[in-house]
Amino acid sequence: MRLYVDAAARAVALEEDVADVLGSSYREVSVQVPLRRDDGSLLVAHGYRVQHNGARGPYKGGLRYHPEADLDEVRALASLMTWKTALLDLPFGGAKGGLQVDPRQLSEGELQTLTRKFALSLSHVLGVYRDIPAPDVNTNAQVMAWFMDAYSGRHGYSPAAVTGKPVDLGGAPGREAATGRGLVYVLEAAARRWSWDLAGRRVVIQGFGNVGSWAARELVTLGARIIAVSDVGGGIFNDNGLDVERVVEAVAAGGSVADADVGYTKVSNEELLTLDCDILVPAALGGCITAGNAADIRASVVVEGANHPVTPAADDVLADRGIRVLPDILANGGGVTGSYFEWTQNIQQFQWKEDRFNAELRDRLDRAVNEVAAYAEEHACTYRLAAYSIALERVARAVRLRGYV
Ligand SMILES: NC(=O)C1=CN([C@@H]2O[C@H](COP(=O)(O)OP(=O)(O)OC[C@H]3O[C@@H](n4cnc5c(N)ncnc54)[C@H](O)[C@@H]3O)[C@@H](O)[C@H]2O)C=CC1
Ligand SMILES: O=C(O)CCC(=O)C(=O)O
Repeated sequence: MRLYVDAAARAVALEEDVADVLGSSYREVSVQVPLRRDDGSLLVAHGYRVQHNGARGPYKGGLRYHPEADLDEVRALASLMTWKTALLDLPFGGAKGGLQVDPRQLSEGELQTLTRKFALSLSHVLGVYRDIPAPDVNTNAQVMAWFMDAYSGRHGYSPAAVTGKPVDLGGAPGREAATGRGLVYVLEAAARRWSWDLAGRRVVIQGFGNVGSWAARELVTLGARIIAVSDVGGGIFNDNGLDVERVVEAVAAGGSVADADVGYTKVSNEELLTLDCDILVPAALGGCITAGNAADIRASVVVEGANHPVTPAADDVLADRGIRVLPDILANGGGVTGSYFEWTQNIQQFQWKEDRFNAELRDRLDRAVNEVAAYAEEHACTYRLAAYSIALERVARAVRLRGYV
């Protein structure tokens, strides 16, 4: 994804010395996390925390548990967080963590032990004003609670050291839904600028975890029709619209969306991406829209719930075809914005009610959309180039002011 940054660096005429600093990570930590499994066997998981740039504030970014979470992926995602926090004008830098494991193969006890060991192996580079993890793929509020508890055992009670926690432990009411709900706030703000009505729009969502499921629920409230969703187990399609709450229930019961057996047509993840629809929301993993399938995408708007779902080659194809893309650093920025609210409230030991949280979230995301849209109009460029350019200029200013170069 370096290509997106390079294009923005050219667009804003980024000075070479700053580009040199931003072209690599500040710190990359690689740890070994051995786990004695319930059956007596030994699992040796490898974990990473990459801190890309902290010029604008403490490092911030999620923790992903996935068998393919390697250093290259975590490094790219850490840099994405630097641009995302800058675009949203949050006082954070960018980081990401990954643990190379499939949590679905672990018992709850194993998951807790592994999480605690991972937290302790990274704790020397983390902290309320140093680096604050949050949930990402295959991690959730419970994992954050164990992580925070392990960290606190070593450093003293530190709820602000981790965000996305359960509400009972200082989590912000609204944070769990914030990425998916925020994605819809971003879409609404963009749609207003395009004089585009969302009611009745046909929506396809890949990934029905935290981001995809909350985006679906929020879109339904606007009168949009969710015609297909998928997860790692496959997808379901119904042109008249899915009953989203039923799908949510099927998944909450431990199944796949493909198990929501109410007469819907089964579709593969590949087929799902090219279904005829108005809005496509990739909300699973990166790299699903490539040069190989971009010409077949039939949506008129792609909203990037996932990080890096569209490869640069595919992005060019979508732009040439006039398909609008709301880029990840804008579209899924509701999550880290919600984390910012949680962090500030933990530091001050108070809590907003969820309606206040949502109103502030909408306000910040509206502002970011309007900045990106205005920049794109002024420079006749894509929203992605506009978003990266704004972010890059902000980070570059901070790098100079901090005296990094
Ligand atoms: N959770 C958050 O606050 C944020 C998440 N994101 C990004 O959103 C995306 C989704 O994250 P979450 O919803 O948190 O994760 P999650 O773990 O809650 O859900 C992931 C979903 O994707 C599905 N999935 C996994 N592999 C798949 C595949 N190969 N094909 C189709 N579906 C697949 C899973 O079955 C699940 O439904 C990721 O790219 C993540 O980095 C971005 C910003 C914040
Ligand atoms: O909430 C956060 O701090 C980070 C969320 C995240 O990892 C992301 O936006 O990709």
